Amino acid sequence: MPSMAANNFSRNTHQNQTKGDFVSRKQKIEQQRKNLPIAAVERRLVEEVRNNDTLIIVGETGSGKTTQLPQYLFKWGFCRDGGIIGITQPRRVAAITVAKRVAEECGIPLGQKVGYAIRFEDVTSGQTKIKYMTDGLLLREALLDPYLSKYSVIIVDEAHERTIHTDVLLGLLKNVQKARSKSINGVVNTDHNSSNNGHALEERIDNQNDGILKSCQVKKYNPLKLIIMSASLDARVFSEYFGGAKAVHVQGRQFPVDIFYTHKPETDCIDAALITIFQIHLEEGPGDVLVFLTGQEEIESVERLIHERLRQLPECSRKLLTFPIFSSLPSEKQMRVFMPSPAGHRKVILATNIAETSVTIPGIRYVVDPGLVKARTYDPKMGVDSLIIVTTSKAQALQRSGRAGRDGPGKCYRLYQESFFEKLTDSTLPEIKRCDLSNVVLQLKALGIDDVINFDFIEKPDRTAVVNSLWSLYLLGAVTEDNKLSDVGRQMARLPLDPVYSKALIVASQFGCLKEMLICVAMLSVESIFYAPREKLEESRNALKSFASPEGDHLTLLNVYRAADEFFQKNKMVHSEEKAEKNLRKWCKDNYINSRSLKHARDIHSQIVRNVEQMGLRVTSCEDDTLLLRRCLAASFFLKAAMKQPDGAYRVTLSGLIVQIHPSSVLFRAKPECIVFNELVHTNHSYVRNVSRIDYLWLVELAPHLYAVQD
Ligand SMILES: Nc1ncnc2c1ncn2[C@@H]1O[C@H](COP(=O)(O)OP(=O)(O)OP(=O)(O)O)[C@@H](O)[C@H]1O
Repeated sequence: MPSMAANNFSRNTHQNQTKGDFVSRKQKIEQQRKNLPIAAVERRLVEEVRNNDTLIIVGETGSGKTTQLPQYLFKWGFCRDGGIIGITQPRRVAAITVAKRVAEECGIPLGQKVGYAIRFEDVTSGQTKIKYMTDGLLLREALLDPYLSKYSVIIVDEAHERTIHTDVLLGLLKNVQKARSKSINGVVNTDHNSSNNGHALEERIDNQNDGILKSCQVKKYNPLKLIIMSASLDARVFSEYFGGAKAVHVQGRQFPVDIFYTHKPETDCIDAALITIFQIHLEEGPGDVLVFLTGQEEIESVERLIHERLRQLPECSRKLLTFPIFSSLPSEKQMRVFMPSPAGHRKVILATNIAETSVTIPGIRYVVDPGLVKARTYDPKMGVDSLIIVTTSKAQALQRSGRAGRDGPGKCYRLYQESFFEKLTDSTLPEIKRCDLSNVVLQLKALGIDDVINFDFIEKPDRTAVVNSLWSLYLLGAVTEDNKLSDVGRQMARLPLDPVYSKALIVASQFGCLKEMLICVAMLSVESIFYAPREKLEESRNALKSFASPEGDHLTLLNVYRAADEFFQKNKMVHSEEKAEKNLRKWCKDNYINSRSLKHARDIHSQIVRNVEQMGLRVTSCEDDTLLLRRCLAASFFLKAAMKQPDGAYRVTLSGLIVQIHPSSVLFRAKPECIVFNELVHTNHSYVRNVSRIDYLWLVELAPHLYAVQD
């Protein structure tokens, strides 16, 4: 049996490091950087960027695109005019971890030259020149600054993922490029591939307020350099979209990854994954294992089964540690996967597709890929979000195997046959084809793009989906009858929230319960506040009871937030802020509350309080008037109401769909006559989540354009 030698992890933090450690780590990083395949073509890439306003870069996973290219561009003067290099990522975890790594490579604290920004969290400063961010965040920035004037270069990374934000962003960036070219040349430059050395436009600004003609003030718009990047990208589609933009391929990868397929189809993926994990553990050399699973439930059962099987092994073979990572897992637990495991132990990371692109988890040598993923699909006619398990695309399979081979040669075990791989689709169906579009439509309208149906999307969304989004925006009062953005719609677009939640805040300010609605909306905007591990289901349910409100989940969430806040404020009176935060995390743990989600909700809360104050809305409280708050919920969420049927199921008023209240709701057993809800998901049944009890007559009174008294 091979010895379980210590794997070669290196800590990301500088804590407890001596000066010697620091120097040797810096040298090691320098060496790693030099060895990356992209390092050999640094000059050429920089030249290509200089010569082409739009460039498509395709390079193998781990070749160094995400971490190195921004540093090269900085080094070769692309920030010289004061511009910033922005790099978008589809996932928050990637934006954060890559920014940390690049700051470390530069030997500077995060937030200075290198930073990141994601919704509700901004770790950048006036000095930041290399900014990693989510694609959604850049879209919001465009609302405030349509020229994206502070960026000299924008890199859209992992474009193959085709998130809804990436797709909209590409269309928008195309317009920004045109507008910036126009500002320089005085004409629209439609040739996106043309080089433009950009004699910056000198623009005279008349300061009309104080009547002084400041003729010496100049404003410069340089051309926007746009780079579309991915490991697995159909370069042709992107090139055509950008008027024949040049595509370059970065050859080679740092370390090889051998791919293995099964000889016959696997019927039980979990069992096949388990067998493979133990084969690796018992027969292969050192290195950690990354296993892709479909969700929390599957991860938890695989984790349990691993531990059961480990108990049957001799003591010396039990040095296998499991680490789950999925999006609703508390962040301190998520970050544990990036830490080195104790010497002599092998780590098995059980992950959803959160770990599929851009992230480097040091030490991973083996990837186990059953070839499945839980994907969100949206039925625009019914307004139903479904989570279904589907096979991955070839692009996803390549990304998954690319998580190995990043700090040594790797192996990827695909739990299906090679012939099956050949039949997989090249890339995943773009999200724009399978998502609710209300938010995007509202944002495009706020950006002045009125004719959303004819917007220059890289791939057009379904017409029905656009029409339905326009219809719900109309019902919410965000667009007028002739499809123009209304004043309310303009206010809604200023808030970084789903349109219904933005509307809820505006309605609540009129009802006099904005203070409470801000909390509800902040809590509804995060994933799973309650943490219910399978092995402690009973305890977690009991903990929930102490917060539960008979009126529904919204008031329950309000109770949790208030209890946490009271606990925190009391602690802060006697302890430092840091200690109070620590105690709050412990309180969360004791109460089966996901502390990361709660923290996230508290951050969102602070930000949206600032937003509504800037908008001039009155933040008043209804105190304990829960009736008023529930009436406000009805007035806000009337698009999602349902009536109880004789058999105890519910009929959604607008679509006629039959649904059940989700077992996680406090109203699961109470089954009131009429409800409003926020989420409709389809797993094995159609379920509604985040539910509150209302009176049907309130709908008639508060949303008369949709509801009438029933016979
Ligand atoms: N957090 C990290 N810790 C240790 N090494 C890292 C880290 N991030 C990156 N690296 C190293 O830098 C290499 C290049 O990573 P980078 O993310 O730039 O590659 P990439 O070409 O963008 O690949 P992908 O598209 O798969 O993200 C990795 O293979 C790894 O060796």
